[in-house]
Amino acid sequence: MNALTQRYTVMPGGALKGRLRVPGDKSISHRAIMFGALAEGETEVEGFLDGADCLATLAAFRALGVQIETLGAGHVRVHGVGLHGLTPASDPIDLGNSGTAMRLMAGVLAGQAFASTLVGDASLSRRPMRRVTAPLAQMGARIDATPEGTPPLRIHGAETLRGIDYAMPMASAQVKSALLLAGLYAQGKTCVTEPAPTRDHTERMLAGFGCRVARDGARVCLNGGGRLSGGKVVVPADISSAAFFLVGASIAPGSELLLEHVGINPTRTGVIEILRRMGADIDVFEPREMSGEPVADLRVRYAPLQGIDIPEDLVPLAIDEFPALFIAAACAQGTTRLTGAAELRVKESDRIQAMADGLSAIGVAAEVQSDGIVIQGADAFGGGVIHSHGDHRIAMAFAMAGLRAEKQIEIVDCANVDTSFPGFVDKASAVGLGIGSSL
Ligand SMILES: O=C(O)C1=C[C@@H](OP(=O)(O)O)[C@@H](O)[C@H](O)C1
Ligand SMILES: C=C(OP(=O)(O)O)C(=O)O
Repeated sequence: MNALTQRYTVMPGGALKGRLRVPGDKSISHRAIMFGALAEGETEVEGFLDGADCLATLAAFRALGVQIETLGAGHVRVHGVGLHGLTPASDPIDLGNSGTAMRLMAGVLAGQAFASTLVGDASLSRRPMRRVTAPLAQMGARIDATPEGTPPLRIHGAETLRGIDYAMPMASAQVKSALLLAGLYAQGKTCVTEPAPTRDHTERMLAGFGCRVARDGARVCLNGGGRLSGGKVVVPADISSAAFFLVGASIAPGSELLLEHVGINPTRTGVIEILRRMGADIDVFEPREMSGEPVADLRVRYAPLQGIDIPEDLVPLAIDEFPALFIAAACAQGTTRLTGAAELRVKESDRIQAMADGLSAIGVAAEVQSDGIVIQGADAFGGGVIHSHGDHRIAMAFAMAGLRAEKQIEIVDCANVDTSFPGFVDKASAVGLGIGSSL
């Protein structure tokens, strides 16, 4: 399939109704493969995200000598090789579009006795890697990148790593996780302090695999030289994928949707908090815990939204949900202001610019700022052609805008939706979105 030509056509209007289980959490699925591979014994993963990003991680570990069986949709069994059982890959490891895969694997591979090369697609090849290579170098790793600090990464391996006590300059779960993974191979203690809370799936899953991770406020530490033991991981539905439907149902009059089995880890629920502050009607039912992660069913009904100033402390807790939230802001009464979100500029696309361009294309006023955006809610807006810049979340966000548009919205360059949400068009159509895809 030609990635650039896959396009969505979204009919104006409609409402979202019924119930829906979105695919498995992408962050947790990556980690289940990685930790399962590095553990002793078998790890069975249910609810695994069969999307391109996590399949790249799965293929990477196969290339590193790990046997991974695919047992059915969302169901894999990883035969762990232990922390020291990986073998060199014969070719460069291609991590496709996935920042998480590249940054976490850099941490794992820095601790190996052999060299590895990590490559990615055009988008990943533009993303900053110094945020992991610099602290890994402080631990003793040798990693080469381009002069701009972007992939490919050549990880020399065969170094003795030592634990460091690192204060992260940005709130990044990927950096924290890369350093903790390298810390498993380091002499002594590795500690990471985060400037604001970020998703803690690594800490939770390491604990589930028997590795003691100590948290003291914003600082999380582990000791090198331990071992991981495999087990079962049940992956919840991804709140970042559910977010499109939380927004879609909130903006489309007549909507009522039940989103099943969604991960509601408090380091991920910023989207619910922000939407509720805007006036959204979201209820959380049957909270429960699965594999160390909180899970619940979410019911969302249409409600008129108001623009707000988004509190900066909620930014890392909703970092991937801003494309969807900007569509909510476009449909809200009044102005929504986001600040403290410069990280959005270094995702799969520059999400501030890409969203502002798309919003202006459909007639919504958006003012770009260095670390955020100001969006004027519109009573009505038209349709138009949107460029997703190959960014899955931009594509899905504008698909939801169709629910309130007065004309058809065309979105080009949508193939990467498959990185996080395979089956998006079918699932969205089944609950009432007038969406079709073509090449
Ligand atoms: O650790 C993770 O699984 C992720 C962390 C976040 O990235 P940063 O660490 O760059 O904020 C997020 O945007 C990404 O989608 C997944
Ligand atoms: C930023 C994202 O992913 P990654 O960094 O893994 O490419 C995302 O899925 O929104």
